[in-house]
Amino acid sequence: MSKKSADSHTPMMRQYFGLKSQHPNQLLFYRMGDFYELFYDDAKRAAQLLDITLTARGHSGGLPIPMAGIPFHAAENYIARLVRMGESVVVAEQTGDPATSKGPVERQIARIVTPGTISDEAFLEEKRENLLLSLSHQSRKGLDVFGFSYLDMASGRFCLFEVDGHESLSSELQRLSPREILISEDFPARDTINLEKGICELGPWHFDYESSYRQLIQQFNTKDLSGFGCEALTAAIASAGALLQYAKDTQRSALPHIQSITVEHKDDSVLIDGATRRNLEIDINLTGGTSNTLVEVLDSCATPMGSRLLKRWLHTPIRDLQEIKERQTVVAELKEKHLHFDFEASLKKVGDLERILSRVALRSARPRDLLRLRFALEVLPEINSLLTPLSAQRLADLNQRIIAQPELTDTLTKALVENPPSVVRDGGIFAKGFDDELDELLSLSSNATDFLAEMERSEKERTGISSLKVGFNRVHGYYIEISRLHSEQAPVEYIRRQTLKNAERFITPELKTFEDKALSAKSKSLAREKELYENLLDLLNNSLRELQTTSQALAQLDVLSNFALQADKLNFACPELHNNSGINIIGGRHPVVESVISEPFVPNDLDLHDGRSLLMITGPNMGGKSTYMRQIALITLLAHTGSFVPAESASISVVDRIFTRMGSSDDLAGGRSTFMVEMTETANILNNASKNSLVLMDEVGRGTSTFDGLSLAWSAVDFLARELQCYVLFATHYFELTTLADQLENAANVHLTATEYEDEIVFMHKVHEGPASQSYGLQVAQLAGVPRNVISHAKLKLQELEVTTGIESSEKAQPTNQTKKGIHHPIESTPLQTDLFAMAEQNDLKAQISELDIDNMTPIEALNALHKLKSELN
Ligand SMILES: Nc1ncnc2c1ncn2[C@@H]1O[C@H](COP(=O)(O)OP(=O)(O)OP(=O)(O)O)[C@@H](O)[C@H]1O
Repeated sequence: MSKKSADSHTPMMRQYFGLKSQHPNQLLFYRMGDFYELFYDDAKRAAQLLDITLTARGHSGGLPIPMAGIPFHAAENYIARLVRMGESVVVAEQTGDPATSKGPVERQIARIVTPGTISDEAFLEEKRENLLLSLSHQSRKGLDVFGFSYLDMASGRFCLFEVDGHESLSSELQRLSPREILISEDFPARDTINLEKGICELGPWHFDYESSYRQLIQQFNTKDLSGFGCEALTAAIASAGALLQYAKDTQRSALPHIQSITVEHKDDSVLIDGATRRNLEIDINLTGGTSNTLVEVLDSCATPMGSRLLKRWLHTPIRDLQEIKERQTVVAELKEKHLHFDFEASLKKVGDLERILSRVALRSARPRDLLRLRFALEVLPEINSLLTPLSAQRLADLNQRIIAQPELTDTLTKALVENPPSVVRDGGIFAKGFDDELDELLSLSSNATDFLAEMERSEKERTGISSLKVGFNRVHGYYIEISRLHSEQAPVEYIRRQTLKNAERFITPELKTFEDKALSAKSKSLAREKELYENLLDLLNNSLRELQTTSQALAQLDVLSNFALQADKLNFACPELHNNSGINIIGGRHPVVESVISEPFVPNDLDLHDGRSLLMITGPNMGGKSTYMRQIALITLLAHTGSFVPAESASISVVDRIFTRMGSSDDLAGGRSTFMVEMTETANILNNASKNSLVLMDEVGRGTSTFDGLSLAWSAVDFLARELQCYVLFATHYFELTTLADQLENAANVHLTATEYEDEIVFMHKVHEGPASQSYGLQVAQLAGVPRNVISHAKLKLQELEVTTGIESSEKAQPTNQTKKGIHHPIESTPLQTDLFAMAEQNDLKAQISELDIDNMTPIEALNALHKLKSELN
């Protein structure tokens, strides 16, 4: 603001502008007595977002000041709503004394609340991690390298990694689903970030490598970063420094709970791209909700931190056989001994230890957090003794990391009252007997009446004056009152304080001492409670590292125990994972479909190996093709988390990636049509799949004309089977593609069946070898309620098409009996294909048939016309 324009504003508004200029992009809550007020654009935005009244507060600089106000006691609620909408809020409190201030009361920024840095329970979703992500970019050898670092403020989990290319950037963004993203103003891939709110652009210098490196070693108190294995990740380090500084700025404190940084190695996990993550409906369904997802079916964790870890595991399946084996051994033992019930009961008492500890570290823990911490600590010995006799090595390791804290538990038990208040400010936190000084202060204020009555009795007795009274008056404080008649008998140590018409009032040294104590007892007791509370936080922070280790181990135990519970409840089996080739599943089921349908789920097998790595799946609409493919992907994914799987048995080769190309969706915002999305996803698969990838493709090519679509599907299958040789399940309604199985050594046909019973179609949902013989498209349309006359018309059209094209429709396509040939140009060499592609040349025949006026033809004319057409065919 220029000097001239600054001068035109009131002193208060000048103060406001001073604070606002430090936080131009955040909503400034400016404390005015019992209200927080927002001005100018902030007021307009808040009024719109919160549906509160936009008004004006006087004038400044010659113009009315737009203003929206919020009562201070309701502020938390409003802030929580704004943060959920992706807004950031800065709170400026009055720090000066209004009575003594000349000009506006002094105000300072007291806190900054941003979507990615919150730790307060009221703002957080219990079962979702709240991540702050920082992104940086480097060009290396012509490649776009993206540095990622992310922090869960509410747990202190801090990770970094790097990826190449925009596809991986987008996939990782989808996996992490951060609440807030920090980027440099010159970040080149801003458009790839699909987050409407919560993107914070910082000056490029925040991402400077050298200063970021210094930030990190300062945080971890180390000489360098070699111990964390991230020295080479220069882009990620640059992003991590920016993140750490931002996090510190918002908390306005150190971050002692961030004790280390973990490098995520992409080679350690099964990669899942964004589209696949969506299609598999891991925790979000295709319509954006959370119902009917894998997480909804599988999450019965006893603690919120377990639920969050489970989500992480499902989003990051691992490839380390040893680790998978160790997890499986735990699940097996807990399931076999039915111990998951015991662990569930104990863990329920632990609650969200992870988040409580972070608030302890940030010194924002509330008294009730400490009570819950006490409950959590109390249950640790019980968990230790449940674990001790068990044999799985991982359980022994976890047991060692779950460190009971008898002294801390004892201190908390002695310290806290049974039902502490929600905030420290009002006191009433500490139990009687914990601190003598506090007890005395509290008894002084609460026992004043007893003390005064006792003094009155004893003074009466001592002086023999029956009219003596001990009382209190706001102006003069405590006094001993003696009627005028007896006032001369007052002892010498009585000091006259006030003379009334009928009485004299005195004070004694003893009463003065009491007065001093009683009057300040309340504020002193509050100050003492605050001091004791801070001491308690110090004490807990001294053990922070051990407590964090404990909470991490408990979260793991919770997830593994949950796996055992699900395996037991949902009849899952332990899969065998290996590094040989092949995926073999007996009696596999779709865990989510199984849980929602009322009729029994039909289990299906799968047999994929080197000589049979690609399956063409055909069958009627609604037959169960998608369900079958998805269940294979989910079983494979679950197997890589250490969970048991919904199958009778499964033997699964470790895969490096899972790809899916399923369903159809526009990306209108991104300017891509359904077909464009389909082809982009197909291109991603064909460019990135390896021999160890699992690829699911559903009806590729259907988004365009039959010829184009079929040609594309055809050559994609050919490429997948011949060049990539990965595990492929390819569902299609193009029956022409089933002939590929005869030509490709490693491809086979399977189909799902249906039968017609009394004019009704019945889906068997059973997978059989060979291609389907019928598609039942019209029957399914009828089932869906397409009007009868439309169906009858369609039947006529179908017959007409069969006649005009000279090929049988897929309604009753027959399997071919060609032998495998390994032909390199399948389109040219396949009879059915040739027939279809020849259709174009026969279009004139079709036109001739359409022109025939059958209703007005004699049978002889019709026969002649047919004869003519037939001769043209030859
Ligand atoms: N194995 C099964 N056991 C029981 N019900 C099943 C099974 N598989 C599928 N279903 C039921 O059939 C419905 C349709 O299945 P799905 O969507 O997999 O068919 P589809 O063959 O992919 O159909 P379309 O070709 O029209 O996409 C499912 O929603 C489910 O209710």
